[in-house]
Amino acid sequence: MHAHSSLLTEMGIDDAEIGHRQSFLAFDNRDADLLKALHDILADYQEQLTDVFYEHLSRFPELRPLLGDEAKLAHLKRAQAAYFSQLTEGCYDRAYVENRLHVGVVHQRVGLTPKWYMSAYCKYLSEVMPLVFKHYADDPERGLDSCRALLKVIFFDIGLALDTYFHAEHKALMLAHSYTEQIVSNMPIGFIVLNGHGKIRLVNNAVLRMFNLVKNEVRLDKTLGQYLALAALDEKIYQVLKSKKHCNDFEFERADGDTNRTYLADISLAQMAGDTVVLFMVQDITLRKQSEEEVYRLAFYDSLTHLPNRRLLHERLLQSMSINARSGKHDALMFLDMDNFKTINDTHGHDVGDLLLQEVARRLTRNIREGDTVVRLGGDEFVVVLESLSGDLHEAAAQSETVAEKIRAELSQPYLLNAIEHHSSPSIGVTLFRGHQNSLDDVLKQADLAMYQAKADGRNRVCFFDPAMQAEMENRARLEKDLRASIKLKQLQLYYQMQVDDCGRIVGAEALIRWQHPQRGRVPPAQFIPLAEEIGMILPIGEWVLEQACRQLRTWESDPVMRKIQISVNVSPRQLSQPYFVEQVKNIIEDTGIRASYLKLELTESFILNDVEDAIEKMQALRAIGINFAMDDFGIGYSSLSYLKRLPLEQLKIDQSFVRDIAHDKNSSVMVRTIINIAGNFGLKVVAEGVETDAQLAFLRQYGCCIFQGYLFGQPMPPDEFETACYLSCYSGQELRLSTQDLAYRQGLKTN
Ligand SMILES: Nc1nc2c(ncn2[C@@H]2O[C@H](COP(=O)(O)O[C@H]3[C@@H](O)[C@H](n4cnc5c(=O)[nH]c(N)nc54)O[C@@H]3COP(=O)(O)O)[C@@H](O)[C@H]2O)c(=O)[nH]1
Repeated sequence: MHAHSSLLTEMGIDDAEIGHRQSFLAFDNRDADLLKALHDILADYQEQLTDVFYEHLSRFPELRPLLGDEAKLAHLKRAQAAYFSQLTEGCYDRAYVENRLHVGVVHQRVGLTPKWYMSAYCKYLSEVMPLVFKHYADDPERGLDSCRALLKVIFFDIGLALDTYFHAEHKALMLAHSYTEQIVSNMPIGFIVLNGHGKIRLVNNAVLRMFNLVKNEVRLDKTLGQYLALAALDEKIYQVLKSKKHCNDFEFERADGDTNRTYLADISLAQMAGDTVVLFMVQDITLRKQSEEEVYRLAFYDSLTHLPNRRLLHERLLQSMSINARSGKHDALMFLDMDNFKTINDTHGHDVGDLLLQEVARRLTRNIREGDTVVRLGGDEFVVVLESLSGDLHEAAAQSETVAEKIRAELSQPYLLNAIEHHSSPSIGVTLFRGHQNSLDDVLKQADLAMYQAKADGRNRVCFFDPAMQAEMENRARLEKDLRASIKLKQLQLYYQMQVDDCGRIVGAEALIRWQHPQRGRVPPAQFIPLAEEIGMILPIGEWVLEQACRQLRTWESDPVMRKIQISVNVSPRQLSQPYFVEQVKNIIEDTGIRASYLKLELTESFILNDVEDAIEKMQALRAIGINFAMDDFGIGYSSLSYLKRLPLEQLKIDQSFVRDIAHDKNSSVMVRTIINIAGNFGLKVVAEGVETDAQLAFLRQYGCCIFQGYLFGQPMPPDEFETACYLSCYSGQELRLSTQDLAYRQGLKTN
């Protein structure tokens, strides 16, 4: 009941309104009395009336489902009989009205429409009226008045029923409206409705937030462009209105304080109450744009220098190749590498190295024209692409050389990095290209090759690509491939070059690698060892050499002559700088079971200088198990007496370049004498390598050198030949000058 009271309130029906309605119908107490009188008369017919009424309803197929099964029909009939009965109860107060409204609400809910109401009342009247007239046959006046009273109450009911329907419909509409309004106002996307002239009719909250507008200030007589001070918006809206074409990708920007924000709009047309309206939906895509830009930046730019990266270079090169294919002009690609960049990283740390790279990027960018491109490939490698040079090859070469020289000079100026003055320079390789004559990779490779040439020519220079250079690099690539396969294919051999003492006795041997290739023949170590160093192959090769030498020592251990021989093995700087080097050597010694004191490792000064402390630590660890060390090529590096004192060395090796010139170059002879003196002062043995003549030998002997290595005694030779030489030396007891006959003699000893 309470719900219907609130319905009464909602519909504005109070006692006064009930009174009004009844007085409009001229319904008075006499009518109520007449109806009361009818109530008794009709009481006997109620059941019959209800049956007739439902029989009538059941003829309409659309109503049949509402009548339900027998039980439901019986319930409906009882309710209907009560309803009809109330019509003539004579009390039409607030309770009556509430009851009618309740019936109306139920009917509206089950889907009974007002037309059904009309027919129901009509049926009722057409059944009741004859009964009334029949009853008042002798008082037709009273019969007519009774019918009038019945009509009045029925119209009163109809009015209430219709109002219930209207109210429910209105409420539903209002609900839908507020629902839509709430959705529109609160949707996260900006929604604007404009009329056919582009004037604002509605904006939602998202729009207000998006453009910092205040709701009251949005006047409906302006266009969106006027509001947002963006004429382009009105132009676009006008275009859509004119073309009637939906636009779903209109992007525009608007300043918001110091930042520019980006928006994406969807503009479409709709018809509303016969008018064309513009539906303008808009989103702030600034963050999306920023993340897209960030993704693009990460993908195409280098994070340290903010220069384009390799990927973007590829795109730009493809573009410029297409452009210069049409224009006939040349472009140049420069490949730059900072000389000795590793040194700055090693000496001052990576942070300072990074500062250098950033400064290089700045200097490069300063020195090119708009339209040219500077790229950081990675590490200390940069690329510069110069576009639209002359169509004439020579002129283009001259133009690019000028720029390259300018860049070289600029990058060679001192750098101030964290208050550290640093000097560096670039090596620059340049190649010219036009159209698609060469592939992109070729162009890059050519410039790279030219850059390597610039390095090989002494660094800090500009070098142009030359096809001969390419041939050389291709050879190198093939050599690299073959070298990588050499261990597996058992193409490497270890030769031994004797070291003899003052009395001509063989006291040791230097193990020297030989590469016998089926097609290339004997490849000299000077050709492949530097390559192996560069490509890291020196690590497996070095390990192989150590293993071979140790196995050889093990074999010789059981031979009374050979067991006295100490083997020197060259160890490359890269090998020694591996953290696992000590472990590796120890393992090999353990596996082969050799006497460690018969293994001597020859190191070069450059290795020691790389990291003196690390070198000392490793050498001491190996010295502790008996391994000896010799300093190779002594005198040609940065020989420093201070570290010489700290290294656990056994021997210094005088470089063959000094020995070679000993007899006729004063500096060399002074150098040799100095090294011998230093060795004496430090308690080190000294060996002279590259001894080829008696004069050299005599000189060395004169100044106190007592171990020699060189062709004068013997070339590097395979193990069996070396064994022969050792036997000869041992049995003849003579100074060694091995000849082919000597070797044949040894061979004879073996066969006899
Ligand atoms: N890391 C490794 N380096 C190695 C290994 N084997 C060799 N090498 C290095 O390769 C360079 C060239 O070596 P090679 O062609 O074997 O030359 C050596 C001798 O044959 C040569 N020599 C010796 N005596 C004379 C002579 O009287 N005259 C003359 N012209 N040359 C002579 O000197 C080279 C030995 O030099 P060094 O090692 O400095 O004692 C060379 O740098 C080798 O070191 C290896 O296994 N690992």
